[in-house]
Amino acid sequence: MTPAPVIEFRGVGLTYPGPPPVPAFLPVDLVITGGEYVTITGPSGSGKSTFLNIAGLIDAPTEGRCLLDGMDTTGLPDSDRAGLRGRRIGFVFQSFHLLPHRSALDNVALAMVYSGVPRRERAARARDALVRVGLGHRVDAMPTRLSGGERQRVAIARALVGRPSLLLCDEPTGNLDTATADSVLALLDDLHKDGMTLVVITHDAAVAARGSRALAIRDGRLTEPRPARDARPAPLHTSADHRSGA
Ligand SMILES: Nc1ncnc2c1ncn2[C@@H]1O[C@H](COP(=O)(O)OP(=O)(O)OP(=O)(O)O)[C@@H](O)[C@H]1O
Repeated sequence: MTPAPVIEFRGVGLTYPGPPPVPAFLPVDLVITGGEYVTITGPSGSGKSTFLNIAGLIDAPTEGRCLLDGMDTTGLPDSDRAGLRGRRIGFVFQSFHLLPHRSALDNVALAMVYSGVPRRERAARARDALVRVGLGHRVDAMPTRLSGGERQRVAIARALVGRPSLLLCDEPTGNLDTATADSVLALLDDLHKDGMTLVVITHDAAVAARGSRALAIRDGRLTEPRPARDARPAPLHTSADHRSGA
């Protein structure tokens, strides 16, 4: 059975209103199917965060339609978008964003407060998620007593505990030394092998090389470089292309 699309952009673009207006993400068609491990690279200011905010249902695009798990999110009220985001998308950030005075277990369990998981199940699920990321022995540790790599693992456990269909990672190894970064990337590899859909934003070519599909973004234009023999970036179909019949 062909995996179903998790993210589907149909002519999705975003222009910040300004003034002056900033066309931060140019209209594009894109399908990311279940189980893909997509990396996105691009220089500062190229539109990576804008992409992440659209895909993560944080910002609504100013044009096009954005589907998550086949559901059209266009025009949904903010509360519905937040609900979908909470249930279906896990986020991992460069700077971990853990609560410093709560244990690893609490940090993960608190992610379920608004997701409808009964209170009595939260601790067990948080523990399972921490075991999954190799931190079963550190569940009671405070983030200040954890290494950078361990903190990022807690953050990944927190992102996974709601059983999302998509993990969106923004520079997940940006604050880690090379050896620690490698162990976090190995964890992402494992999640990919288990079937998780991953989108990883990075400026690091070595990180980008880990994915199964590499996209690039420059000046708001998302492209999919061709396989090695022809390194020229190929544009993804944009709604403008459709309009011109290209
Ligand atoms: N709220 C906003 N209003 C207007 N312009 C914005 C806004 N947010 C971002 N931009 C502009 O949109 C463009 C894309 O920004 P974005 O933050 O997506 O880039 P990025 O690739 O994530 O950059 P970095 O790697 O530095 O975080 C940039 O030109 C930026 O200045």
